[in-house]
Amino acid sequence: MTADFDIIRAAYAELIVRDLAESRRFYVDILGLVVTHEDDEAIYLRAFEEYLHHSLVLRQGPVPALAALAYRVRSQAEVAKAAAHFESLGCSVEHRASGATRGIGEAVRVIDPLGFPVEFFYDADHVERYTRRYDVQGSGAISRLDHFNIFTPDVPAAQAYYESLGFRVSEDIQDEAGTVYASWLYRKATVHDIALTGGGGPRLHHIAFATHERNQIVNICDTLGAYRLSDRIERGPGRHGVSNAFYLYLRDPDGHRVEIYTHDYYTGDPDNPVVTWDVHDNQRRDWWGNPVVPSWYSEGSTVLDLGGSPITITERTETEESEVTIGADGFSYTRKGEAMPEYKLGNQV
Ligand SMILES: O=S(=O)(O)c1ccc(O)c(O)c1
Ligand SMILES: [Fe+2]
Repeated sequence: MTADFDIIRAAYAELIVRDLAESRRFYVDILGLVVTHEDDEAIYLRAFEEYLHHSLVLRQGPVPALAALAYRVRSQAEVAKAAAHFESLGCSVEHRASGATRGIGEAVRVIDPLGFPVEFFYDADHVERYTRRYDVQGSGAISRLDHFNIFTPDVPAAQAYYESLGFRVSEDIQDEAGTVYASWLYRKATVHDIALTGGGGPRLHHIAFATHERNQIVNICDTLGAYRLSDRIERGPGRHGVSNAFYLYLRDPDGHRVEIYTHDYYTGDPDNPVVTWDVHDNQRRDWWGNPVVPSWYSEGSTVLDLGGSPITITERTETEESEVTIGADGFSYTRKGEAMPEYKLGNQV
């Protein structure tokens, strides 16, 4: 059933972290996110171009996990429509009073058909927008939250669910038999607000923030080196094939994956063409052909149900991308038909 409420964009994530102070050092001291509010239980963070109260909540807890992915809808009236939609699907639905999450008005939080805790809201406190606060922006200034990426076992089914919410596909990765390994879908006019990564789920793969320039991403790497925290860098910097974005993947103190991303492309016209990549194309995930580290394919964050308990993971039944793109047996190519050289093979374990 197609939804009758209008989702605008990916808006905020709530992550459970074990040590607020250590997480604050990573997200504030190193990544430079702005603290809107902090107390003993949680820190509310925003990036420099954001004027809503937060785009990331770090909440103290015993086990690292995703507590919520939140989408902003176009009006407060849409929140009630969202609640009715998920109730009609038989999903768990929690009506949240204004202020249940600091800075957010009346909202609805559901366990969606893919097993994820997802919130829909409109009313939110406005706070100072730091767009021109060059007096406090560091060399790695982050502009805004851009997207979520989730592990889910059945990508076509998850894609159909998100299309029923009005999302459109921008790019995907398939093989010659039509198996879909990953898919990118959007509401705002960029490559994605949500990406679906085939794998055991529900698990969070990553949240992503955008910068304006590539050098800001390189500066974040230099800063991590200066703090002797280069092991926070999991993958990149590099240039994606899918999305064409310049990227960097970090792992926070609890292992949550955070992507810093810039310069994807506009998708706002009704006839925006879908780009489909061959899973054996070694430039699909890194345009320069650099291998994807194994942990990027396998590790993700547990998600919580509305009562705060971890949700059971369902394993993927179709082939895993990391299995079909091992270069050693010629399953990958830079130029179709030519065997891969020995030195740029993916997933060497
Ligand atoms: O690695 S991919 O080029 O497929 C890719 C593209 C866009 C993303 O946001 C991402 O996380 C991964
Ligand atoms: Fe991403």
